[in-house]
Amino acid sequence: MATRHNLPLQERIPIKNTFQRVSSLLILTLLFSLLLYRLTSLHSHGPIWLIAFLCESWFTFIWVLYMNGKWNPVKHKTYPERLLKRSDIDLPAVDMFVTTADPKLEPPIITANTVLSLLAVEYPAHKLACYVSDDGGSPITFYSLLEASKFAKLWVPFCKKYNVRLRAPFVYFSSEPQASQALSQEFMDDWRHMKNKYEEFSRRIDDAASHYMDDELADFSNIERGNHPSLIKVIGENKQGLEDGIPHLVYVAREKRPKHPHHYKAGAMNVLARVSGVMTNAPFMLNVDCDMFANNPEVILHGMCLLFGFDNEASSGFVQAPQQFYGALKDDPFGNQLVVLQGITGPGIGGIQGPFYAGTGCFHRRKILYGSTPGLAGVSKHDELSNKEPQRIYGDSRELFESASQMTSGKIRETSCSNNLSSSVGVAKRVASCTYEFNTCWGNQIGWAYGSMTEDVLTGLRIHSMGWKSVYLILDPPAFLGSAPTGGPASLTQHKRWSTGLLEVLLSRSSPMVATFTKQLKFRMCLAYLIVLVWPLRSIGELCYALLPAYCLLANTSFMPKASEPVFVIPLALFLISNIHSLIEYFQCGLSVQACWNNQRMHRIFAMTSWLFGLLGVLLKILGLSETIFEVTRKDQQSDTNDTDKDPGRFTFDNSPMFISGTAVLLVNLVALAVGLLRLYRTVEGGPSPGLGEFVCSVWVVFSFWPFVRGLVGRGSHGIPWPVILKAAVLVSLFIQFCGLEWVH
Ligand SMILES: O=c1ccn([C@@H]2O[C@H](COP(=O)(O)OP(=O)(O)O[C@H]3O[C@H](CO)[C@@H](O)[C@H](O)[C@H]3O)[C@@H](O)[C@H]2O)c(=O)[nH]1
Ligand SMILES: [Mn+2]
Repeated sequence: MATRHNLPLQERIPIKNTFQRVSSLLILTLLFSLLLYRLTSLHSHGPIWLIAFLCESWFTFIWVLYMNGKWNPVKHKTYPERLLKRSDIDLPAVDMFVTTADPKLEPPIITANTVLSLLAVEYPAHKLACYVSDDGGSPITFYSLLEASKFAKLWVPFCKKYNVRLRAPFVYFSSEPQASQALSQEFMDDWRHMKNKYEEFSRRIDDAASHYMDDELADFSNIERGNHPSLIKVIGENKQGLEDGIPHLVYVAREKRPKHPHHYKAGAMNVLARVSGVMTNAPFMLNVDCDMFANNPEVILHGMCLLFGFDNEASSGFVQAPQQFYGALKDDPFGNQLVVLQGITGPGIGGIQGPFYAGTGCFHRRKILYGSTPGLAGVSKHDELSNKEPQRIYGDSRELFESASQMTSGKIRETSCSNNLSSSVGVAKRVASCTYEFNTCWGNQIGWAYGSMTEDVLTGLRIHSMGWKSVYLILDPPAFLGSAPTGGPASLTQHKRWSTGLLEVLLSRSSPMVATFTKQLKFRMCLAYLIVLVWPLRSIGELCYALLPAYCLLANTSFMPKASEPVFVIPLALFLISNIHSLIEYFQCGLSVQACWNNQRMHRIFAMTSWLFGLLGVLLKILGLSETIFEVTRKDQQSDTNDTDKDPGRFTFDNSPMFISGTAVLLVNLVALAVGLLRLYRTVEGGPSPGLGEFVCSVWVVFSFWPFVRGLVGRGSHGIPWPVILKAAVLVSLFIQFCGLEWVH
């Protein structure tokens, strides 16, 4: 029995979902009835019914994937106060990684705030080190971190003295202090002082361009973004190993050469793993994107509860916090806040083998990234790795493979960071060079995996395939908060990159379909992965189904049963019940009807634009015609967008070809509806002419593309550019030709 000092650090709580299960079974039954009806009446209808049947079979398959994913939701409650009382657990060291890539799209002040929030977390400072990877090799980013390191000397003690809850200063100072605190004169004086200091600090970063030529920045002069040696700078060092000091802060810009592939974020993460490996070598790593600040100061303690809270460490290979967003637009107009996906499907997958790795807000065990498989003593390694020379695995830095061997053999468990970072800068530069990985296992069997734009999903999948589980860390207040892209182009580009990456995973050697038979990936987990991995393929089904009603209205035929037939009730019930079902999920997550609708329509829009282009991108890559690239998402500080844009939730457009397909789908349905309505006045009896079903479906598509309807009449960035409309119109006229438009029989 647990003694008072040995109380469990976490509690697994199954979430009741009987209602969910019943209604999803009901929907499944309706889907099967529809399929049965199609099959039995296929002979009396043309190819249109066959297409409808194929689409609906596909939708049924997707539904089964979701049902599997949501069937056994669980959550974990964590008890950090118990962790602090445990005498048998010495808090381990944690290396914290931040990645940034482009000072224009990712303003350095945002990265600096994320870093400050991490330096100020509630955790012994001598056990923490923060490494920032700058793929932009930008002097302004570096300068901002220098300034952040100075500012941290004021900010960290202030946060700890007053137990500040929001430790990213830009959020903290965006509101006035709480009334209870405002009563204290001392606090108010400190607060004002701090606020002034923060304002000075951010002004200095704004003016940074003029500081280019400072001594400290000399190394950056003449730097070309994609062509420079590795730059590693120890910005802040906790030399005395003070528990209440400021954690180490290290700037890393890996070597970049135009001819060497750098593997985008995965490459950056591997460099961080190696650089930290030769500097502090903490057994745990926390990684966040540059915009994802620590919003809950106890986040590392909570994470540790899950890393140490199970009898067997195989139960928590990694600990992932959901991606949540600050200053998120009301009702999620761009459908990218992922609330329901993470709030309902996330805990569901948590009940199978654990959440996917989402690339940010995740605690990793270093040894797993070095290839350790779950074993009792944690000594076993990947079969393919166990008989390789360490140089062939980790590369030829003796310092690195010694530190890695110690890690994988479980011999040491570092509990505090080394105090002499500066002496290892030389070695660190070497392991950050672009040739270091040649003939090693980096990116393949060890480290962050190469070969996908969603390196996170691929890397997590490999970890699950090794037999590790993962745990979802859901905290209130949320563990981390980041910025969700706003505007049409940025949102669609992000989804295009994701769907490209997900298809790359599906088609890779590590595909879950293979791993479930050859490795330790559970079959139900394979199905769970498919929920996201088939996104790009879903574009085909969605596109066909959105064109079916238009085709029928134009070609004067039907793909739905007539409203007068009794079977009409099947699609009708499906339509109603599935919408109510998802509405209830949105309510359960505390969202509104409007948010539900916004997400539904964005789902249609993503499918027929981003996912479609993701699919095309991968096809072109397979054909060897082009490479997939990582397009970084623009991050804005909310206050900026509010000033310039009165209606930030309104969809914006640019000349991206992705808008052509979306516009074409909309135009086709608009034309089809017009034709269908006109024809109503000239109806000829008999024949399979379109009916209520086709009209409703077509109207539904138009509503789903409402942002595009507004785009047709909007101006500036709110309007769809003419070239896009013209190209879409060409596609539409081809489609109308194909339908063999019939006015009257
Ligand atoms: O060459 C690159 C490209 C990107 N990044 C960093 O990768 C992170 C994610 O990029 P972002 O543009 O914000 O993409 P998102 O779509 O918002 O990111 C999600 O999806 C990515 C995979 O596509 C994951 O890597 C991220 O962790 C996850 O938050 C950022 O910190 C970038 O600085 C690099 O370090 N090097
Ligand atoms: Mn991001």
